[in-house]
Amino acid sequence: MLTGPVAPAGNSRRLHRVTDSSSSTSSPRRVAVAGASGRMGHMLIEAVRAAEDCRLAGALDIAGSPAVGSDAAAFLGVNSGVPIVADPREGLKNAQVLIDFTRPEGTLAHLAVCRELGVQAVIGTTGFSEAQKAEIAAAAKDIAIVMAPNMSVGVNVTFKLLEMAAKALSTGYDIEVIEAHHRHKVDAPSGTALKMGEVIAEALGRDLKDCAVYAREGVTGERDPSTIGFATIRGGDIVGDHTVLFAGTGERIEITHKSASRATYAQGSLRAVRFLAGRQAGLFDMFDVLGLR
Ligand SMILES: NC(=O)C1=CN([C@@H]2O[C@H](COP(=O)(O)OP(=O)(O)OC[C@H]3O[C@@H](n4cnc5c(N)ncnc54)[C@H](OP(=O)(O)O)[C@@H]3O)[C@@H](O)[C@H]2O)C=CC1
Ligand SMILES: O=C(O)C1=N[C@H](C(=O)O)C[C@H](O)C1
Repeated sequence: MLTGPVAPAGNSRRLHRVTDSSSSTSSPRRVAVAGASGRMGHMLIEAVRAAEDCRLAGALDIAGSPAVGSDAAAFLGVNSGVPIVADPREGLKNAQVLIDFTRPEGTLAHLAVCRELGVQAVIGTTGFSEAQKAEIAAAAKDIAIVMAPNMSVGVNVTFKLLEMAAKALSTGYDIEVIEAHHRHKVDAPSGTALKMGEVIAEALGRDLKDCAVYAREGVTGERDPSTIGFATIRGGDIVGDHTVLFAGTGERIEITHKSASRATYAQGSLRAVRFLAGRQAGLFDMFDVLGLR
């Protein structure tokens, strides 16, 4: 949910003032990556290094991580000259924008320093509480932020398909969101599944908080037709699968997205980095970046 205090409606979200001449399109954007030794951190470092219009300018990892002190591109067998550091001020001092795929508490700690230093942020982390989302919205009063639970183009187009399907199937169809991820994922349901639920609930004029069912066990009684159910699967190396089932009488519609590689999230993050160039403040999401709003 990106509609916090700074994101009330329409164009008021889009604060386009250009204040940083170093963010012109001609010089590469200086990008720092948090969670540098994580699954997404590696993907992002590789993608930033491969992009002609970006330059790796910092790498962060949590204090105590064995990666701290090593070169950010060592996993590629390359010496990038960018060390992984634990101190956010050190890691962000040369950066114009931070890409953060870590954990909610890490992202918020990094964001406080971004705000202090005027560094923009692309946030892919999921699992934020409502209070934590409000903190991000507050930071967006001072810096420009793109935050999305899924940076892939396909998933964001899927959100649009779901909006249309939910409106067309608003009565007589039971709605269930089913997601599957790798065994290492720590939050459930996935941020993407929750966003799918929010998109559908909004299209139906409902509030997900009032109609979500996250677990069923024992004698549950019959299904309440106004609910949106969630089912979570965790196993192996599944990158990320999401299906929304609209189950009617005599037919079922399933809208599915499957990720086969994390590269799609990294490429989406770079699109967000480019989108942010020249923006002073505001909270944006991938609909803004991809022109899907
Ligand atoms: N928006 C999107 O498109 C996507 C979002 N995600 C989300 O990104 C996040 C990261 O996913 P993934 O890369 O698979 O996870 P990993 O666990 O592989 O990586 C997380 C990284 O963050 C570090 N970290 C953990 N806690 C903190 C902290 N408190 N402060 C700073 N750094 C910390 C980890 O260090 P250590 O290993 O030492 O703990 C690790 O380097 C998750 O929330 C996931 O849901 C993932 C893919 C796509
Ligand atoms: O943790 C992951 O891996 C993923 N997390 C995101 C989420 O929670 O939706 C996006 C993607 O599904 C992969």
